[in-house]
Amino acid sequence: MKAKEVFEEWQNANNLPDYLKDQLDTLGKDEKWIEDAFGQDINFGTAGMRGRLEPGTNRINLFTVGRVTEGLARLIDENGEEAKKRGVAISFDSRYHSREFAEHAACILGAHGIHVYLFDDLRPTPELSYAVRHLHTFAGINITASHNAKQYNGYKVYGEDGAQMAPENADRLFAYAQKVTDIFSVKAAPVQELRANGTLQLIGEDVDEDYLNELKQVTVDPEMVKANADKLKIIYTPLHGTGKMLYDRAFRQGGFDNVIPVPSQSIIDPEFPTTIKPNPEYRDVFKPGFKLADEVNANVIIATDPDADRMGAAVRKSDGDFQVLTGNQIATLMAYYLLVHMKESGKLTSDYEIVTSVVSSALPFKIAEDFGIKTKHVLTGFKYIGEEVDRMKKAGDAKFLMGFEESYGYLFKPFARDKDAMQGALMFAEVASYYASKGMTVFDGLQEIWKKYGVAYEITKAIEMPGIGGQKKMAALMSKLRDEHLSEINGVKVNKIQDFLKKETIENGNVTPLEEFPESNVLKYFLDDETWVALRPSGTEPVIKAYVGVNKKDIATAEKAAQGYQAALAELLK
Ligand SMILES: O=P(O)(O)OC[C@H]1O[C@H](O)[C@H](O)[C@@H](O)[C@@H]1O
Repeated sequence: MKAKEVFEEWQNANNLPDYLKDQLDTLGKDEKWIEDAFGQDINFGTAGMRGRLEPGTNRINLFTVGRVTEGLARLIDENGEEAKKRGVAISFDSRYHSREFAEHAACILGAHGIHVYLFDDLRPTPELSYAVRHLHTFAGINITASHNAKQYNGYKVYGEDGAQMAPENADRLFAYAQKVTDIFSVKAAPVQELRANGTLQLIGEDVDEDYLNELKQVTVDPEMVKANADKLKIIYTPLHGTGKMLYDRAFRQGGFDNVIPVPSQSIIDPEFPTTIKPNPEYRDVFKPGFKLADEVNANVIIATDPDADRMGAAVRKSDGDFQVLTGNQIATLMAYYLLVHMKESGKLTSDYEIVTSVVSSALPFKIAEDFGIKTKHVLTGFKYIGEEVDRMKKAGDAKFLMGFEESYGYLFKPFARDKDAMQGALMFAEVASYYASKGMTVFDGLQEIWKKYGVAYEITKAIEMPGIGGQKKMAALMSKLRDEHLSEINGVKVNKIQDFLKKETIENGNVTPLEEFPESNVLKYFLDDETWVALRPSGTEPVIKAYVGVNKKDIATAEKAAQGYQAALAELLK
């Protein structure tokens, strides 16, 4: 069906809430918008589906949420009575319509007789992941658009292992969802009925307590933390979101007594009024934190995104200014600290393993190799890190030390199987304690690591290519680059190319299979000066991502080189 016809169907639908009708009237004046919002069904990407809160089949609204939930319900039906009894855990974040979508999803599942555990209020993504495992549910749903701007919302689906649903089941779910022909008549049971017959069960403090209890395992050297508690003052911001629900208890029980929240950003607010995007990658979100840190003389600022799966940090340098760290730098500091601590305390064995994505920093692996432990690369998407944890458990071939992604995601204890900003915050606070105990700043610590292992410096750039037109452009660019087999980038020789879509490695003109990864639209180049470069369309935003990682002797050279590569990539992606 053409976009215009689908649009007309929506105009004629009789159960559209007023706010959607109003948006349809205003936005529908623009033909291009109609093409984009109704020209296709919203897709399942790296982390489920995400889109603007607007009417349309290619948007996030009550009806696209309804359709996908119906897809999940049919997938569960197919798995029989036991799966229905185990049911689904549902949580939501602080965004517009999050609670409404969560309740709607609960009622659709309920109409199929599927048991639902619905959080009574907003909760972090990793707590949902934990709840799925803890309650042995068949699946989980989280209504969130993570760190996207306020105009967005989204839908993450979890499998029974607590990781975001693996492609095979996600594809089945999506296929079922697409079989829903009338998006306006997906059946939802009334809440009262589901409460009365016990199908819908509210959860909250009960799961909080258990999850908080698990968080206690994250701190590896509680004595050191305790001994240095008075040397450390931490500013914390939940960026108007779910971190607010648990941070206080999590830090306190971990022995971090001096944690001061940023008041303006501790207000749960879907407008995210103190930010443009509530993303701890951006310096901008730390501004209120910088001010407070100066007032109370604090050296570390920790930020979690609205669904508390990403964690970012800024640290004071010896000149008094704050440095906002990248996800790669944070992970490097954590990996180094963990390895030093475990070695010193005699707990380190060579079967420990660190897992990261192919577009993350190479430095933690260099450190891991120096300490004689194992490393493993996976594709972007924390679910792949979750799969490795399972592999280690089943095969018994390694012990999980940590998983991380450059996109500010970290996991240490796999009671959650998604990136966990609460775990990240606790580990980073411990790293800060460790350096405080040595009379150093965290930034001094990073310099020390660079001195020992060389400076790894990474820059990720996201180049916006919105709409269906943007998708086509990204596809064309990737396929052109794929065919071209670039022999140099920015004047430096390419030694090796990994093509994760064609699943091949190209080296000195020889093509060999690249088998250990699932198919994915990623190209990675290894250059003669130890630089790596990767390109991939994002699975969560309408952008193409260009990653550069250089290895140099000092930071000034590294920064300059990385900028040079990014400029060359910008040319290639024009
Ligand atoms: O690069 P993208 O496809 O946009 O994904 C960026 C990130 O998105 C989500 O947060 C996923 O959970 C992460 O695993 C992923 O790294």
